[in-house]
Amino acid sequence: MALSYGTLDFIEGAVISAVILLNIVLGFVQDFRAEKTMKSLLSLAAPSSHVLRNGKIESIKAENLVVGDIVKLTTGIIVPADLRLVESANLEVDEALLTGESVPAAKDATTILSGEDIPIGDRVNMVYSATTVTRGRASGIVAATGMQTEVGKIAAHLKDSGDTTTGSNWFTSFFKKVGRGFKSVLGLVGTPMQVKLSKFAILLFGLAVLLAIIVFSANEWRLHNEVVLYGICVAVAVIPESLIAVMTITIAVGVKAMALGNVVIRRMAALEAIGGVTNICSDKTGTLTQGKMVAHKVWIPHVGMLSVQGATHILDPADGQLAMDDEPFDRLDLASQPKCQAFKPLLDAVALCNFAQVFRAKNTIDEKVSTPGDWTAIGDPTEIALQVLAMRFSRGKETLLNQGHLSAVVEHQFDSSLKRMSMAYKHETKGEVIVFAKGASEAILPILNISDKERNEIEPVLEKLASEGLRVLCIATKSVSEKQEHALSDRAFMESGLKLEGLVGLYDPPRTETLDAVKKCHGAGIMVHMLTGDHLSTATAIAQKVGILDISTQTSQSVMRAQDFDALTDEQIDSLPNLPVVLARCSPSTKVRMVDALKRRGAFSVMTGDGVNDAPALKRADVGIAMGINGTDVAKDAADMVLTDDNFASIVRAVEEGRRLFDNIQKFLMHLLISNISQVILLLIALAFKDNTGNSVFPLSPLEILWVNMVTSSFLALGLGMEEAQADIMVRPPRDLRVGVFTWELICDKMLYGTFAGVLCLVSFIVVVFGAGNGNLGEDCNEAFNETCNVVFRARATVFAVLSFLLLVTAWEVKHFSRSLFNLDPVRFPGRLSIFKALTYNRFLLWAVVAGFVITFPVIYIPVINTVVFKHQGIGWEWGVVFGSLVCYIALVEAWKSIKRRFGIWSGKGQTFSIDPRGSTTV
Ligand SMILES: Nc1ncnc2c1ncn2[C@@H]1O[C@H](COP(=O)(O)OP(=O)(O)OP(=O)(O)O)[C@@H](O)[C@H]1O
Ligand SMILES: [K+]
Repeated sequence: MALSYGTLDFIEGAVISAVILLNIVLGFVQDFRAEKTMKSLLSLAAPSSHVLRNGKIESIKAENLVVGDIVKLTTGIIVPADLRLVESANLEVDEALLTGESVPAAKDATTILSGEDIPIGDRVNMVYSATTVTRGRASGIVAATGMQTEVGKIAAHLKDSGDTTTGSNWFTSFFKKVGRGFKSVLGLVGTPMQVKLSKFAILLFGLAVLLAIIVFSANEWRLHNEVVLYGICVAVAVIPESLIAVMTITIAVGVKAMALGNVVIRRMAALEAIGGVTNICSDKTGTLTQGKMVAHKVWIPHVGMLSVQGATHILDPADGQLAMDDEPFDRLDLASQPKCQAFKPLLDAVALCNFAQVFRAKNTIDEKVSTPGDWTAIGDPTEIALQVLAMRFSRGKETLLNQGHLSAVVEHQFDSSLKRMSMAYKHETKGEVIVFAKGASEAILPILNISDKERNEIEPVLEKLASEGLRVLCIATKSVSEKQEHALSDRAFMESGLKLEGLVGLYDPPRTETLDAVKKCHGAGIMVHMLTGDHLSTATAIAQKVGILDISTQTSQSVMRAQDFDALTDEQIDSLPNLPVVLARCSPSTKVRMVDALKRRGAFSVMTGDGVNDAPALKRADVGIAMGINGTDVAKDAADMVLTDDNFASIVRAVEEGRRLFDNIQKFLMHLLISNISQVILLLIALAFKDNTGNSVFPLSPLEILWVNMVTSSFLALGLGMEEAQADIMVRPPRDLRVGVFTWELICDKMLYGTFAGVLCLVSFIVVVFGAGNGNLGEDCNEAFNETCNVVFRARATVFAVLSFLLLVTAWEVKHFSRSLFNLDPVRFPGRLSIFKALTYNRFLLWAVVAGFVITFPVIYIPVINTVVFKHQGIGWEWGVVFGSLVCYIALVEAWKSIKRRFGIWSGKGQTFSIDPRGSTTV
């Protein structure tokens, strides 16, 4: 500090510089570490690809691919490297990134290109890194990775041209860079809340300058060192030094906690939004349910109903008992029972029109001995269940294909808007081509070649199965002559004039956690909607099981078919009293309409998705969440968060974490602001205390101010950022995301508490100086100690202790904005001594408070340090004043909190918690 001179001033200057420097360095280090954690967490969400290595499919991150690897591609995947296709089926790739072509390009592995300068868009046997597969499947050999890929080359090119900008270009880019650097120093980049807080910090900076000017004016601009230093210290009191650092750290800790709870954040802004959502729109399969389907019922027209009971190992074809129309049934009998021959076409269809693989992995102990291991499966749960069904009768796909006379010729993939798929196989000896199709009833019934009478027979069976919560698939076949094979590439032709072979009812049990998670949402004022591709009755049955639908309050509009919803105009949707809770047979476009409808109602929504077509809805939603296991890369890329376990309960935990994070940001903000306001009040009013020479006598010395702001406060704020969730975090309505952190409650409380604290400090100063010390303000007591400064130095130590202690208890008081400090958390910590448990729970905060308390004594009592550096001295009876102020402060804060509770103001609403001896609480 250039302002300080002489030995004593040198010490003071050195200490001030050290404290400021330490704060800056700590802030930077923490900030840096937080950034690093965040980066490493983000990379968790990076896509991985399925690669064939050592005869096994392995999941490998794109950066670990090497030239020569064989990569499997399916719909929705972002191509991880440049690949030469070896095999493909109906492959279409969106190459807009490379070619600018907006229509997906068809690709084909079998095409051989000759010629050298073929443009990228025409290289149909290659796919390129970073493009997306919009349809079909394929596998390909890695031809180039990283910077060698076509996108890599473009990226390199862009980078080069960036460096070689010249002249005026260089000038503007320089300014842009400086501008960006400046913005990031000021914290004007980041999430909306970060930007808001940074702007707020800048505002306080302006205020600080203004206050410094006031201080100088009060001293009539006689600017000797001490006045300047005091001005600076008042400014330091106002500027929230630790705000940005604490904010970053708190967010990083939150992101980490969410990752542990299986939610990976991809866009930071979502972290703030998730805590305030009012509606969650969730997929059903795999999210609310386990996504582990079992074929429960099989119905064959004119034959009867086969049921599978008690299958616990759903992948094991030998598990469970079979019954035919309630008569036990032996699977081996299929061949011997003539009636059961009727099952064959259906079983063949489900086995062959299917991409799932169900197999028994080998446990290889050493190279010679291998024992059969656990059943495993790869593929879509629906298809896995169907494959297992066929395998129960030893008619799995592998077995059938190994017989040698069937070969796949045409396939039309499953499409979630069409809701059906079909595959054709050529029978080598019979010279015919058999078409197998399967899909939702609405998708198959219209393409069947049956009479109305037969249709009427099917309907009730369908309805019955669906109302049991089963997903019903219709299985149909037809055979055409070899001559017609080429015509099958026309999907409409292939999927027409089919014969119904039967219905299969698949059961997908709800996840055990779902019911509680849904209840929690309802308690927290969050509506849960189920948007499913399933049939209305299936969806309704499951929705009732998981508590999304309450039979007693259900209205005709709570359950809707997407078709009916889509038929409504926006105005009609807006005039519905409530949006539907269950949307059945939902297509991706319905999801978008739902998100928009919610937006128009002022709601903040979570939307989940997994498919390629879900991307628009995920982008539109306030928080788009993609499935980590079953989601496509495209969906993950569009999402704000990725669920690594696809579990609905994890979304609810993320909401809870989001709320906690927001609460904590409010808490440390509250603490910082209370500390600021109290100091401003104290320091400005105290300018009126003038000594004999007409100079203002400072109630706190510059170093005391720095100490309180940079040592005591910072750690408390950091501790508050790490607070545990409040007991009522999920029993109160969502906060309004439009308001943000600066709620009226926060503004009002900080004003009030800040005033209490400031006035109590002032009163303590007055009591010591004018009560006991006869108003003796001495001479030159701002500069250094002399005999006349006895009273002032004692008063300063008193004010210092009062301010420190008040800030320490404030840290505990703001643990909850309306609950009493003495009854913070009766749910987690019941009983009389609950306060101790509640206060020791957050270890960091506890130690911050204890350390803040203990360190006050050496600061006041260590000789030389106290008089020379801090400009105060040891006190005695004044401790009574300190204690009195503390009691007064707690009483005032508690009184205001109890007013909030009594009159239900802000967070006080519904806070008539009382401790119940049985441990339960009324909220
Ligand atoms: N592999 C498949 N082959 C044929 N039809 C299928 C297949 N998978 C699903 N279906 C049918 O399409 C309907 C919708 O499936 P879709 O995949 O769109 O829903 P989902 O995403 O699995 O379910 P949710 O939306 O509840 O998560 C299913 O109810 C089923 O009748
Ligand atoms: K401050």
